[in-house]
Amino acid sequence: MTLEIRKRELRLRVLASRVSFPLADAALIQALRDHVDPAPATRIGGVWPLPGEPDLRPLWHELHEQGHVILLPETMKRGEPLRFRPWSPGCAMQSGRHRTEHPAAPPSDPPDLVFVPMLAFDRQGWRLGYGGGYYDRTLAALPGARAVGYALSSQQVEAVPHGPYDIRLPMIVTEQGPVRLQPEG
Ligand SMILES: Nc1nc2c(c(=O)[nH]1)N(C=O)[C@@H](CNc1ccc(C(=O)N[C@@H](CCC(=O)O)C(=O)O)cc1)CN2
Ligand SMILES: Nc1ncnc2c1ncn2[C@@H]1O[C@H](COP(=O)(O)OP(=O)(O)OP(=O)(O)O)[C@@H](O)[C@H]1O
Repeated sequence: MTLEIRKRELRLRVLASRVSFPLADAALIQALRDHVDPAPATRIGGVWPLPGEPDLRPLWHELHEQGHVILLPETMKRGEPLRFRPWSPGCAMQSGRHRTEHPAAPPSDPPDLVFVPMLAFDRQGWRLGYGGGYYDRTLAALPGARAVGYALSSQQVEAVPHGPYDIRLPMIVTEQGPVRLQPEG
């Protein structure tokens, strides 16, 4: 099977079994508060939740209140990295590609800390997303940025198929805390 087909199969499997519930989101936010020190980042890349994803919006409010600049991605054409736009509580949002939403404010400088949504992840830090390759391209273009993947622990799988463009996440946090990532064996 080709890599793309293996990824597609895993994507369908995890989407079919995905569960979301607010208590788990609250625990995930608490784990991120406890284990991710935003300093010295000033510009933080968040994400506006898609249906079924953990909703971290309370965290964006909190970090904004603490004085960080919160940026949310605009989903560009396939093949292009994400472009980040500044968000503030209550700001106007626009509908974008694939049911995503982004702030109406013009694009600005990129983030130095990026929270990365995931459909599935494994113990080695490999991540599966919706299949646009957006975060791989975005992180490749921001080599100095810190990336933190987040998901519920139920989204962990034995092994995420990966190829030359996939970027391993150096840190993954679930509602159970930071995942102890193992070096690739
Ligand atoms: N909340 C959120 N925003 C995000 C992402 C994400 O994973 N979560 N992305 C992470 O990269 C980017 C958007 N990436 C996407 C890439 C492809 C599709 C896509 O093909 N969607 C299918 C339906 C998939 C389904 O729900 O079954 C479609 O529109 O037909 C969606 C999002 C940027 N913004
Ligand atoms: N830096 C890159 N340069 C060229 N192609 C890339 C790059 N990153 C990813 N791709 C390609 O984009 C396609 C989609 O990638 P992949 O299936 O890994 O997406 P994903 O990580 O699940 O999605 P997303 O990040 O949007 O949530 C693949 O064909 C992959 O090879």
